[in-house]
Amino acid sequence: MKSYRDAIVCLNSLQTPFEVLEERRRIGKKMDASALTEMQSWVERSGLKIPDLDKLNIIHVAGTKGKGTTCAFMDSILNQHRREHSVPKKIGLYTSPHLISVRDRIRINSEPIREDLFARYFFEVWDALEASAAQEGRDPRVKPVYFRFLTLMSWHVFLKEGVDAAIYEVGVGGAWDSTNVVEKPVVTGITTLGIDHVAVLGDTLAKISWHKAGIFKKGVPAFSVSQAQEAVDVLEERAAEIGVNLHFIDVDPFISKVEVTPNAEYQRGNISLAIALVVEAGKKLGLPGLHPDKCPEVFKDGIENTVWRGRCETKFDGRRKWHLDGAHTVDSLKVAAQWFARQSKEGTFRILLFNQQSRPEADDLLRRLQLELINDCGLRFDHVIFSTNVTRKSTGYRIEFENRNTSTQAVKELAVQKRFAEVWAESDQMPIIHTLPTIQDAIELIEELSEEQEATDVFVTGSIHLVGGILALLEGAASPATS
Ligand SMILES: Nc1ncnc2c1ncn2[C@@H]1O[C@H](COP(=O)(O)OP(=O)(O)OP(=O)(O)O)[C@@H](O)[C@H]1O
Ligand SMILES: [Mg+2]
Ligand SMILES: [Mg+2]
Repeated sequence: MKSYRDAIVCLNSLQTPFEVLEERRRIGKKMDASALTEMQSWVERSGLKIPDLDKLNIIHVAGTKGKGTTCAFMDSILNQHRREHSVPKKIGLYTSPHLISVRDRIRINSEPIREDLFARYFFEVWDALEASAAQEGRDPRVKPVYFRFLTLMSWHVFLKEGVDAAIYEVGVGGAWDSTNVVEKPVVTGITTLGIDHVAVLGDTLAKISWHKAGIFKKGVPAFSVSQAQEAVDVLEERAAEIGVNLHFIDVDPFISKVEVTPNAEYQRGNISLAIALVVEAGKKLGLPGLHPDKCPEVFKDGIENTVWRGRCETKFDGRRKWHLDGAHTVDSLKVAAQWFARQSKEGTFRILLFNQQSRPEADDLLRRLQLELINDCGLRFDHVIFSTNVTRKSTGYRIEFENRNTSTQAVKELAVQKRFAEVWAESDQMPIIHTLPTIQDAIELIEELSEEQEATDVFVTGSIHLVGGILALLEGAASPATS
């Protein structure tokens, strides 16, 4: 029997190496429709038919920010309904990226799938693809890349486990994302749109919105939050082209009856969208009573008990308060900075830990974060640390954190971190700045620096991988075998 660890080793081999990504960036290769046709063939080669996916009653969500959060709210509401009314029986949740374990990405009834199940389904799909390659005379080593493989596997898991409602977060974009091979979702949703992934999606809000609206399906209702006019125009145009009833929703009046965490406007948008999508999905699932007016307690408990870790998460370790948010776009870093500023009291010893290893615009993101924290929020930091996302000093990456998309050379030389140190010092010479090779080094330094301090606030942001690494080490997350 192959183990979960074996599965992760094989899965990691499907990551696109840094050199290949570099070459694509160099020649300016964008995503195109062939990504979707390719994914359709993988579905068939794995032994499924595309219309099989319709049995999952998929709620499909695209957007620049808030996808995972909105999906988590829906998952929590649906599971609350399941606990109280026994329907839907099984709820699938597919999100990305993962915070601590790859299994976080594929959940049933809110629980990440077990290691043994993961290994079993992983190799079922893996072997089916190899068998089909042998049959068709293709090279069996050619497989779908990391994210596509996991998407494919999620469908196998959910179909075999008898999931009757599934929530799907898009990976990148929408139109040509691997999750978009689904033909008949029950409803689609677009969260807040902004500028991100410009290399693959384009550099204007209009171009980006075009991709996101690619998840619209003829006759399937769509919902979105209020958006910039440029985005609204494109979404409306695409909705008309595809034949979709698109609704831009306001903050749901029900929100006034629930505690919103964090108490910020964007979160009210995420929750309102989650409510609209769940209500619409409920109609298709034969659950017309699934409405905040009819079962307010289901919605209130569902919303208030939602756990979406690594986003505006606070953790006290007995001595210091860790404020963790994996934001890595201009808008979300602003949101994260404002959240931290609300949390951190005057006179507290403050440490910032930041990394952003892969984005070309990382320096600019750091500048914008600094501006927000120092100028707009008026905060001062005693120490600023830039570390890589490598987990441990001796053993390197924890196996589920292995990342082949970034330059090993740059990581070894701390090239990005040294640049960040310069960027920060350009306009703020107050703090002591450190550059460190691993997350373990960062934690040890933070512990040492704050040992004598009465109250310490540590703000960790810029990368979900950094936040996940911190949480895994602080919590001694169980790892497969010796990772
Ligand atoms: N509607 C929003 N507008 C702006 N920022 C948001 C919004 N929702 C969440 N955020 C911020 O963005 C961060 C990421 O949130 P979330 O995981 O929901 O986004 P995502 O769309 O799944 O992102 P990713 O591209 O990482 O998958 C959160 O930590 C939060 O600070
Ligand atoms: Mg993203
Ligand atoms: Mg996400």
